[in-house]
Amino acid sequence: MESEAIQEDLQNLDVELKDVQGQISALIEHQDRLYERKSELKTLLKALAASGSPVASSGGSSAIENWSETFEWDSRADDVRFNVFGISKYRANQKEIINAIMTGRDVLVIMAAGGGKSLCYQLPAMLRGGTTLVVSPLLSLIQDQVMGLAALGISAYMLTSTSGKENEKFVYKALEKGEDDLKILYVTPEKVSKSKRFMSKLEKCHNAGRLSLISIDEAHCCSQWGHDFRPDYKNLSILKTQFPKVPMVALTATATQKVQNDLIEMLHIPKCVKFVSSVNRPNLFYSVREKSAVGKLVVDEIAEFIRESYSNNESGIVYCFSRKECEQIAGDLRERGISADYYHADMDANMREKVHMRWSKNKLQVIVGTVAFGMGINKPDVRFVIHHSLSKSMETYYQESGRAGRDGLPSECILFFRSADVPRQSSMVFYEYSGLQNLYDIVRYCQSKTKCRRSAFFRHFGEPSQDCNGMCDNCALSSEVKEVDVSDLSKLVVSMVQETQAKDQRVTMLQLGDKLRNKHKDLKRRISAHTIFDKRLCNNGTIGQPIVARKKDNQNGNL
Ligand SMILES: Nc1ncnc2c1ncn2[C@@H]1O[C@H](COP(=O)(O)OP(=O)(O)OP(=O)(O)O)[C@@H](O)[C@H]1O
Repeated sequence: MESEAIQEDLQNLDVELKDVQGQISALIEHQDRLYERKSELKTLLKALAASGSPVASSGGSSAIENWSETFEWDSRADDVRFNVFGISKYRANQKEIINAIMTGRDVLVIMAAGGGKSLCYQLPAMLRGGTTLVVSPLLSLIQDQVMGLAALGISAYMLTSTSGKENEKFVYKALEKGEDDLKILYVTPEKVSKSKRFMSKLEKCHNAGRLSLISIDEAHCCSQWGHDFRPDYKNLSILKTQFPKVPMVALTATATQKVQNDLIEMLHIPKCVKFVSSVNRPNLFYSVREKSAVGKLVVDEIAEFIRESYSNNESGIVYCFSRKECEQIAGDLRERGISADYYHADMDANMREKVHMRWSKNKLQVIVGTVAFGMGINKPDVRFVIHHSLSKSMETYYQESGRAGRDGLPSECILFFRSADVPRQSSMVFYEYSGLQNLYDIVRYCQSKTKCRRSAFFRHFGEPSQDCNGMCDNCALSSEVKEVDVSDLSKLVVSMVQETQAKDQRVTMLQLGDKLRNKHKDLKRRISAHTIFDKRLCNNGTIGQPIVARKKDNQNGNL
């Protein structure tokens, strides 16, 4: 055989081997997904078998137990609700959750932001006597809660890394001796996992029959599948192991089925009653805007939106990808007459606190933050949340945008999307569990020009769809979508990528675009026929999106 022919054979074999390798990777990925699903179903089956009843879902308790019926503590509960908390009537699921806790059951609560989760454990804490332990992830959250409860005349304390000696002494004595009134004690998860002294005092409190309830706030932090995993939350299983008879309530605003299963397993509460409220936030208007490649134009658009829609200093948040971007955009907004300041993890705690306080007291209209501006934001009247860049997942976006409108009044969530932002995020999430899969979910959300934005959340959280009532851009504005066949162009791109790979070269999206244009003159002719495609290919490096023309250009929808 001639050497040329051998070379050719070798090359062909290489191509075939690469193809086989591709198929193997795809199969392994598929196998992983099947294993994952299998373990999800097994956990669910275990939980069902253990509770002996179907798991309660949207709006209620299990089929057998009726948590809405009359209980002996009803009138006492009504009295405390009204006279201590000043709340005239329960919101959806609150009464049922309180009843389940009062009967001594472990409970898992999934209730949207602003739904009223705190009352669900604070009211039983008042009714049950003894001390309720609350584990909460953030100092600021704990401080807010303790201050709020103190204002209501409830004896609430906290033990955190910042607690003074006197406070610590009081709490330990109250736990050990039970002489002083200690109704609700807030701690960070580190206290449980790292302080032997604290755990020994808690044990004494329990042995004296005074530990009446354990509440795990922001419980999604237990799960690596959740969006805010905290390693110390993993060790909270010790609470159920040491105090198996004390009821535990775990609360979170969001948890997919996978996260719920994980929580139940990690906190050792297989027989818990589950209350899952809808993720729907009917007062939020969701929209996605095309983000210009010119940074200045994006800020112009944001500033104009704020000026026109919220001229009375109504509060808002602008989320950015990086710290540098936060500082830049806060400055740009100020230049355009908007009262804005930045917030990110690189600032010292005092500075962050100052900015947060100014914003909370309406002395600053807009906080421009990274994801560090997250849990612990309790401001109820945030009227708009703007994402200058896309979030890393649907769950993160739901949480971040959900900081708008906790008071139930109409509010807006706008995401500025351009394909060029995707690679920035993908390099960040690459090593996270299902990181890329999660990212592509939100990219699909952004790219959709016709599907209801709200229904994307329902799908993501495995909930039946509900009416959007025109509260998203795709439902409110009729779009005319023109489908364009880009198969030939796609094939061209794939062959270019394969060629690059075969030669073991590295190219950026932008270089690939240039290469394509140079190599295939014909492509240019087609590209110029599709200007939008051209713009995306050149500026953003992504290909093949449908070209869309809006009939009506009212980006603010009907709010
Ligand atoms: N039944 C009720 N009626 C009126 N207001 C209520 C009721 N229950 C709770 N609230 C109020 O709703 C607001 C939000 O409650 P809470 O802070 O408990 O929400 P949450 O579910 O913990 O939200 P997040 O997940 O965002 O922290 C609070 O101001 C609270 O006082």
